[in-house]
Amino acid sequence: MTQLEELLADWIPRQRWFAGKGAPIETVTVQAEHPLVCGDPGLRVLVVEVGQRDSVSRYQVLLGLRPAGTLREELAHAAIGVCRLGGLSRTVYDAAHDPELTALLLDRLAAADGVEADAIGGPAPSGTPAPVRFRRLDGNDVHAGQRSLVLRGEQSNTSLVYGEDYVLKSFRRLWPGLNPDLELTAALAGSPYVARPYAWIETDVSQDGRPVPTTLAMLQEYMRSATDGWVLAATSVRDLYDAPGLAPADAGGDFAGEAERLGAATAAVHRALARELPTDVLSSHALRELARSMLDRLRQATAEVPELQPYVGVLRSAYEALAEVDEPLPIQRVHGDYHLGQVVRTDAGWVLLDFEGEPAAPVEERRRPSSPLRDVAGMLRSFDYAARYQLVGSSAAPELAPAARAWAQRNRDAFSAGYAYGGGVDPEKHQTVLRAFEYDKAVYEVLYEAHNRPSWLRIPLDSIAALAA
Ligand SMILES: Nc1ncnc2c1ncn2[C@@H]1O[C@H](COP(=O)(O)OP(=O)(O)O)[C@@H](O)[C@H]1O
Ligand SMILES: O=P(O)(O)O[C@H]1O[C@H](CO)[C@@H](O[C@H]2O[C@H](CO)[C@@H](O)[C@H](O)[C@H]2O)[C@H](O)[C@H]1O
Repeated sequence: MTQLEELLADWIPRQRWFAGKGAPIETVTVQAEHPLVCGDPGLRVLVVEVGQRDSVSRYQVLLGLRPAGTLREELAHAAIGVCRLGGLSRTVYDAAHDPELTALLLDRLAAADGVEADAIGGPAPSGTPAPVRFRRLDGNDVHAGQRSLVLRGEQSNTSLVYGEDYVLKSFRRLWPGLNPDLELTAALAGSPYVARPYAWIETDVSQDGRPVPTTLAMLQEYMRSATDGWVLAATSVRDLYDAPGLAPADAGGDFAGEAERLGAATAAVHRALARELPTDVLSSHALRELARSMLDRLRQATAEVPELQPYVGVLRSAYEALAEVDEPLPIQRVHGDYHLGQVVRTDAGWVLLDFEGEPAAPVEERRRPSSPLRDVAGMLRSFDYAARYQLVGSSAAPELAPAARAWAQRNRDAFSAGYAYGGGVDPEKHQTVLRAFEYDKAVYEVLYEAHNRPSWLRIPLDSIAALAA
């Protein structure tokens, strides 16, 4: 490994967005290095391959460079290290945190020629395509010259907010090809339930020796009046816990009205996705395959988290019941990783974000049509999370557990009612399918928490225990 690769091997596993936390890093290779600014400070886009056990994954790093020892104090937290590059000793750092450098990304997007939406996912422009291409959707002017701030919070990617207008979401884990977040956001452009897409950045990533145009980042409208759905739900739960003995409807801060509106917004987005993108019906063979993939996930999770063992029988029966469903199961493009942190409430209503699907799954899998009930199940799980997470490690957990259950039930019911009322299928009438998706999501969460937030592992484990009771 080069000196830079050694530094990256030490830095990458400490990043929130690193998806391979379950196993040590064995190799780090800079697969591509594209200079965007040559000078001081310098800016490069790196595509970095990380080898772990028998898997290799790719990540994007926006690398800032300054002469060694000149990194300003406020950027110290972004430092990756000091190494020799081009014969000079340089401090290299995560340029996402340096507004002097990130301003250039917005400027380049603003200056790009407008293209039609069908250029998204299409081949690179003819001629000699630039290694990093800045592309703007026609009719969407972008105002340059704004400084960015990194959005804080639990993120699988890194989002920069420019002024009060735009969010540039820089995808960290790269899968060759079109990122589903850009694809679906663009397909839904004009919907009141998504943030308007403006532009994107792409590069060619080599796959089997072929260059594949690959999304690096997406620029979309910043919903400035937005409050995160998770934060709103958590506040409602807190209000309930502060009002011992009261029912969720009477405690103040009741969330059920919002949950119902969220259900209706979700149904509207599903209907729009079904209009804009291909739909199908799952064959009985494909249904069995789906059940088998759930079982595979369960096996993997049980091997890593043996506490799942007592529930394997119940979970397996739910997947077997799914495999036996004998009614046609309509499928279409869906969100794929739907939860309260993926929706924001603006003064006009709910807006859905982050159509990337499960961050750790291969992109072909994430782009595959699925049942919209999968998203419904994801959000139902999220109500359970919101109700339970404040009890983790709390001595008041035993007294508050009934209130947690009541809050989750009330909001799950309201969401499902809103979903049916908003034109989606009635979740109540598809319990076998819904239950299998919900179990599968909970098993996914067991793995997710084991790798990312071990102190929250009890949340999905307790939910599985309750579901299986
Ligand atoms: N366009 C936007 N407007 C307002 N807030 C946003 C926007 N995009 C993202 N956010 C905020 O950032 C958080 C993380 O964004 P998300 O797209 O889900 O990133 P990730 O894929 O990294 O998890 C969201 O929960 C939301 O609070
Ligand atoms: O938002 P991401 O695309 O990064 O999704 C991943 O991280 C989520 C946590 O940030 C995780 O969601 C789980 O925790 C949420 C609370 O933090 C909860 O609302 C969700 O229901 C629960 O699944 C998500 O699963 C993961 O893919």
